Amino acid sequence: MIARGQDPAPEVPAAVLAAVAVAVEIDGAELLPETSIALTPGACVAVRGPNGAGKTTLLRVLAGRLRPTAGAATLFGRPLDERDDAVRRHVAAVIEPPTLYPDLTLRDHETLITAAWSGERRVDPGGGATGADDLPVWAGLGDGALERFGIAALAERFPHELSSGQRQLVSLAMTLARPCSVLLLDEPEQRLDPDRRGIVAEALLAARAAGVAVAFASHDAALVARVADAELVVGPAGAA
Ligand SMILES: Nc1ncnc2c1ncn2[C@@H]1O[C@H](COP(=O)(O)OP(=O)(O)OP(=O)(O)O)[C@@H](O)[C@H]1O
Repeated sequence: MIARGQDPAPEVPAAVLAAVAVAVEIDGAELLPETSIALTPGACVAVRGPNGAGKTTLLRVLAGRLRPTAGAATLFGRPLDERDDAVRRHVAAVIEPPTLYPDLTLRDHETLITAAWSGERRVDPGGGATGADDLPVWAGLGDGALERFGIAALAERFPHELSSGQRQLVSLAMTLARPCSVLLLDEPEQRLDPDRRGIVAEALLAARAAGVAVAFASHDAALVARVADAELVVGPAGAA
């Protein structure tokens, strides 16, 4: 029988990065209860949950930095492994405390990042699916990163000459300076005032608009409402 008048099923974009029933347990302690997540191009998932729920642990699994003790994570359909060049090229993350070079100014940091990734930069940033062997979907902010994060006036300073909030802005700016297809951030709002949180929101929306799949853990409901289009609550059943 031929169905009449039916619209074709909407096309569901393939996940760039996915984790199915991942869980992490160390020496009998549960760091992450069973959790599943799929990140698609241009979408943004906010990872929510109380302190200690497992948000950072999930992001570490998604970045390939921590092997789950159950379940599996994949990047472009292949098992996620930090040693895989596709992870290095496509996944940008700020999860651990930022590592900045003590003897380099902020401008030096920006120059270094831009030079390191110049071979990966697309001429036509944005849009479209990619595969593990393709260039990242987004060129990143490049040498406009300091400006975009409102810290160009600090360009000649060294990391020890910054406040903790300014250091947070630098680490976010440097991560968004590089090309990527996936962006993973752990509480990007940390130590930032409301205006600076707005700058972060704009930068994440720009990445999304270019086709980057974004996931970030956050305790900031306003940031989540502005940037994310889905929420994933991690933690024991019933925690929120
Ligand atoms: N190395 C470790 N060994 C044992 N337990 C750990 C270890 N690291 C973290 N944990 C525990 O794992 C759980 C999840 O930690 P995680 O940092 O992922 O939580 P979170 O949701 O990011 O918390 P927060 O909102 O406070 O940042 C916590 O209960 C924590 O105490």
